[in-house]
Order: sequence, then structure tokens, then C-alpha cells
Amino acid sequence: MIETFALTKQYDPARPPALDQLNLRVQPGEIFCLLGQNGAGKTTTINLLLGFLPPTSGRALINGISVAESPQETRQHVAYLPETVMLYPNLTGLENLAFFSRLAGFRHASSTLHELLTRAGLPAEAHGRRVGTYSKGMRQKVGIAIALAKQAKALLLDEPTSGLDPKASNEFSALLTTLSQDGTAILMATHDIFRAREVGTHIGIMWQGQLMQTLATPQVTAQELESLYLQTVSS
Ligand SMILES: Nc1ncnc2c1ncn2[C@@H]1O[C@H](COP(=O)(O)OP(=O)(O)OP(=O)(O)O)[C@@H](O)[C@H]1O
Repeated sequence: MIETFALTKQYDPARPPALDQLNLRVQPGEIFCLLGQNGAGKTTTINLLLGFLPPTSGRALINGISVAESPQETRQHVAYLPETVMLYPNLTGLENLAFFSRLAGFRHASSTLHELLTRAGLPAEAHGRRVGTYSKGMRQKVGIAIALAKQAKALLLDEPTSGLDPKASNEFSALLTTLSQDGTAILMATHDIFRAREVGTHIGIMWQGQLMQTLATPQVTAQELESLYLQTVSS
């Protein structure tokens, strides 16, 4: 479970907070998509949940544990997928997965690692190929396999589908749905309204550090969501 209580971040006392009193709850099995213009506070939210930044006030919790008080422990429960997954280009997909799993404290057998890559949608022929030869979509799949290997119960994603072609983006969304159905709580920052409508169980619209709207996805069509988004960010 991912939770925030009045979570606030003010980088500069002379400027309004980048994140202002955010209250959020993402339960296992839910995919919460955060929409918002550049500078709305999406990445700040994710960085606070990862414990990369201290909050100015408020609390961020992962599985009920305070991120600020126990960052090491909460990081064990979280997998993070940025826009560009950082992998070692000279290692194969399998070697990268083995390395990052070990870093997270897991020593999986080679057969398990292959299984995880396959579950993440990476074709078997690519497992033993250098990551430097992968497409962006393939690197994202290794990122998902790392999340699977960590058995993370919370997944944070920052614009993971930006730059993916529609098919890769569609495959990626299907993977997220499978992961959430397995009981992962997923928070994804994105600019892609239509993808958010398709994959999210809930959608939040942020504007100038505030969560202005939260809706359950079945409540809106993609067109209604787009109008609501434009209305919110033009106010
Ligand atoms: N390290 C920092 N120091 C000072 N200000 C920052 C820092 N990081 C972000 N900001 C400011 O905080 C605000 C929110 O930024 P943030 O990166 O969270 O937005 P975002 O919604 O993720 O935007 P984008 O869609 O462009 O990724 C912006 O005004 C940004 O300039």
C-alpha cells in the first residue's frame, strides 16, 4: 500500500510548495495514474515516496512504514521505474537482472531469472543479448522483471511509456494490469491521458502541487477525462 498524509515539499521558502498537502492512498490491486502539466509535482511525489527527498511536512508511508523514518526498509518493498531504466549496456538482460536482484538481496537461480524476463514479456532470444542492443521497450521490460524479482508490493513509475511506440506501450499497460492483479499497489506519473484511462483504476489530476481531482476510472470516458484535465489545468 502507498499512502501520503498532507505530504508537502517546499524546495524554496520564497516560492509556493512544489507539493502541497497531498493525501493519497493506493491499495494493492489498484493503479493510480497521476496526470499533470510539467512542474505539477508528480516527480516530487515519487521522490518523496522513494525517500530520495525529505518532506517539508506530512508523511509518506509504504506498507504502513514511514519513508522518512525507515527509508532502507521501505525501499525494500518498492520497485521504481523511471522514464529511462538505468542498466549496464555491456551486460546481457539476464546479467542485469541477476545483478540488480542481488543488490536487492535476492539470489535467484538462472532458471527463475529467465522465467521473470519471460513473464515481463522479453523474448527468450534477447535474454542473453547485451542490453546496449535493446530497444527502449525491451529495457523497460527488464525494469519490470527487476520489480518482479524484488517481489515489490509497491511500484512507482515516472512516465514509463514516454517514447514507447503504441504497441510497446499497450504491452506495457497489459503487464501493469497483470502486476496489479497479483496484488501490487501501483502509482504512475504520466502525460498520457488515454493510456491512464485505459490502465488506471484511479486517476488524479495535479495542478501547481495540489491534487485537484481524483476519480475512479469507470466514472469517465477518455473524452470526458481530457476535458476535465484541460479545465483543471487552465483554471
Ligand atoms: N531539486 C529541486 N529544487 C528546486 N525546485 C525543484 C526541484 N525539483 C523540482 N523542483 C520544482 O518543483 C516543481 C515540481 O516539479 P516536479 O519535477 O515534481 O514536476 P512534474 O510534475 O514531475 O513535472 P514533469 O512533468 O516536467 O516531470 C517545479 O516547479 C520544479 O521546478
